[in-house]
Parts: sequence; structure tokens; C-alpha cells
Amino acid sequence: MRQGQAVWALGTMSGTSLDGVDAAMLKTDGQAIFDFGQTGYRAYGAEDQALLRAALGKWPGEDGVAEAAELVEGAHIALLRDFVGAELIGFHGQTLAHDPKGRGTHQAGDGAKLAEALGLPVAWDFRSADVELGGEGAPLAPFFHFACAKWIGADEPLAFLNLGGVGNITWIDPTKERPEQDGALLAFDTGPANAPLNDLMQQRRGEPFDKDGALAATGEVVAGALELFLDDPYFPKIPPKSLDRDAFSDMLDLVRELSDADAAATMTGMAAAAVMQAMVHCPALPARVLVTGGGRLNPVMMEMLRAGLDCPVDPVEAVGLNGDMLEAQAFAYLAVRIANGLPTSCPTTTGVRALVGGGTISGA
Ligand SMILES: Nc1ncnc2c1ncn2[C@@H]1O[C@H](COP(=O)(O)OP(=O)(O)OP(=O)(O)O)[C@@H](O)[C@H]1O
Ligand SMILES: CC(=O)N[C@H]1[C@@H]2OC[C@@H](O2)[C@@H](O)[C@@H]1O[C@H](C)C(=O)O
Repeated sequence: MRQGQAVWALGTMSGTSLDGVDAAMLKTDGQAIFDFGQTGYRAYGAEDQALLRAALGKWPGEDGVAEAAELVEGAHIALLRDFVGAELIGFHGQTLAHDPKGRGTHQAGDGAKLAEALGLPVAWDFRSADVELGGEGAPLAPFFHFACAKWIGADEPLAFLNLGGVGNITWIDPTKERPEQDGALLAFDTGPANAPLNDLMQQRRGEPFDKDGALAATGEVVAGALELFLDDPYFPKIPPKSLDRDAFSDMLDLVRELSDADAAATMTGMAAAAVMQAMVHCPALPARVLVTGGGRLNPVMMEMLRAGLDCPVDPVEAVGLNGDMLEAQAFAYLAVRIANGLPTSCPTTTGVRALVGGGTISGA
């Protein structure tokens, strides 16, 4: 790869909602976005999801982890074979466990195996170096969000909000030149987004998620349960901060006695309320919030956000971005940054002590 020149990279994300693998091509020099390219998706089947779910919270060497890694590698190889023209792959893997102040962070999947199978260099293990330097290891998309803010020509502070399994927010001052500059970024996980709601839908209805918020739309948010949820010490904690997928699984106990519809409405309200709590940590009110991730497709969640935030809230499609693929594109972007020796996180995105470029490149 030619240092400092724009190349096509292929990024992937196997997210915390365990639905499947996203892949997307991005042309970048690791600083600016030059072009967006081909995208693809491969869903995990029900058996695959059960295998991954059983491995959640586990660490390398524990039961079921090797099988999960093999599944993740196989799904990626099958999906990525269809792409042409990439010079480098950014492989996030599947987070199984995340405990940055304790045991570390664990993404299943070996990038060296992908490099061998696909015949391309693979950047992977993006989070460990950050954790080793005292960081949260997440979120890592913020440097890419900064590049997106430049790409859309933003000239006043804005926020990207990802509503995946877990939620995360990136506040950006786009008048700064570089993401690592003082005051350019503030990022952290907001709280649970879709993961516990999906778990509720699976338990109560045997469905993977509340499509279009249809069930929540027929229920009421129960204030007592919402208040108990908001008592969690995570919300007032000063960022940087990050979450494991199941950090808030106790939420299901708070809605146990409620009807299916009220439970879904209340859990949707909890995801939205977590974002409202997050806004108090932002250095200034953003001019707009751009929403990415599956939650932007839930009209009930979006309506609750619009009602609770003091600025316009739109899906990222409003500015020409693809909210299904932003995270996969982020790992294409971060792969090129690593190949060019550029940092991928900084004290205001992960709390890391110094600028750090996470990741290993295999098969170079
Ligand atoms: N039409 C829809 N209506 C309601 N919810 C939806 C819809 N489409 C997607 N979702 C929700 O979004 C989730 C998927 O979001 P996404 O793909 O952003 O998550 P992820 O990338 O796995 O998570 P993370 O960003 O935490 O790693 C689904 O599991 C579902 O809960
Ligand atoms: C440890 C881990 O995999 N965290 C994910 C998860 O999913 C959303 C949120 O929690 C975010 O912190 C992160 O992913 C995105 C891609 C990130 O690193 O920016």
C-alpha cells in the first residue's frame, strides 16, 4: 500500500445485536473520505445466533469461544469474497466480552485467517492497544464520524448517535482540523439501545426485534420503571465510558410485570432517555443529531428522541450517508489509518492516556 495515498479499503462490522455481518468499501487516505463503494450484508442464521449468544461474556480459551470465532471468520470470508478492488481489509470481529478496566476486551475472529483465505492484508484487533494504554477500547467510530462531518461540510457542532445493540454518541466540532485536536471530539457509549429490547422481543414474542416499533407503539412508557432505570450510576458518570452488550440486562427485571406492549414501550423509552442523559455531557448543544444504526429505523424510538432533545434529530441518510453501513465504513477508515501510522483514538474518545493507533496488520 502506498503511504498517504487514497486507497480502497473494505471494512466489516459484526455488531452487538448479533444480526449479521456488514461490509463496505471506502476510498480514503486515512484522513479524508474520497468515495463510498460497494456494500454487502450476511445474516447469521438462528443457529449461528444461538452459538454466538452462548459465547457472550466469555474470554479466549473458554467453552464455545473457538466455535464462535470459527463461525465469525467463516461468515466474513464468505461475504468478503464477493468484493473486488480492495487493497486492505478492516476486520472488527464480534465482541463477546468487554471489561476494559478488568479483563480487557474480546473480539472473536482471527484476522490472520482472513488474510490467508482472502489474499489481502487485514487490520484487526482494533481495541486491545487502547485498553492496554488505559482507554475504554470503545467507541472507535468517532474518528470516522469526524471525517464524515468534514465530508458533509458541517460548520457547527453536531453529534452522530449510533443506535445499535448498545448506543454511542460522538460530539464533533467540525471547525477543528484534526480529530485528535483539543476540543474536536467527545465520544462515549450512551447506554443500552436495541440489545435488551431485542432480548425482550425474543423472550416474550419469539421475534428478533420490535419491527418499526409496532409493539411499542401500542403501549405506554411506565414512569416508575423508567425512573429506576435512570437511577443507574452509569448516566451521571463523566465520559469517556463504554459498555458491554449485557451491562444493562437487569432492565428486563424492571419490566417483568408489564404487558408486552408496555414493556416494549418502556424499554424503547429507556433507550431514548439514556441518550437524553448523554446530552448533558456534551460541551455544547449540537446543531443537529444524526442517527445511525438500526434504531433509526424504529419510528417510536426516533419520535421519543425528537420529543426529548432540543435540536433536530435525523437519520444520517438526511446528509447522504448510509446508516446501515457507517460502522463497516468506519473500520475500513481505521484500517487505512493504522496502515499509515495515524492514531485511531485519543483521550476524549476512549479516555486513553495518549494518542493510540490500535490494531495489528496480518498478511501485509
Ligand atoms: N425496522 C426496524 N424497526 C425497529 N428496529 C429495527 C429496525 N431495523 C433494525 N432495527 C433494530 O436495529 C438492530 C440492528 O442495529 P445495528 O445493525 O445498528 O446493530 P449492531 O451494529 O449489531 O450493533 P452495535 O452498533 O451495538 O455494534 C436490530 O437488532 C433491531 O433491534
Ligand atoms: C466493545 C464494543 O464492541 N463496543 C461497540 C458496541 O456497539 C456500539 C457501542 O458498543 C460502541 O462502543 C462499539 O462499537 C462501535 C462500532 C465503536 O467502537 O464505535
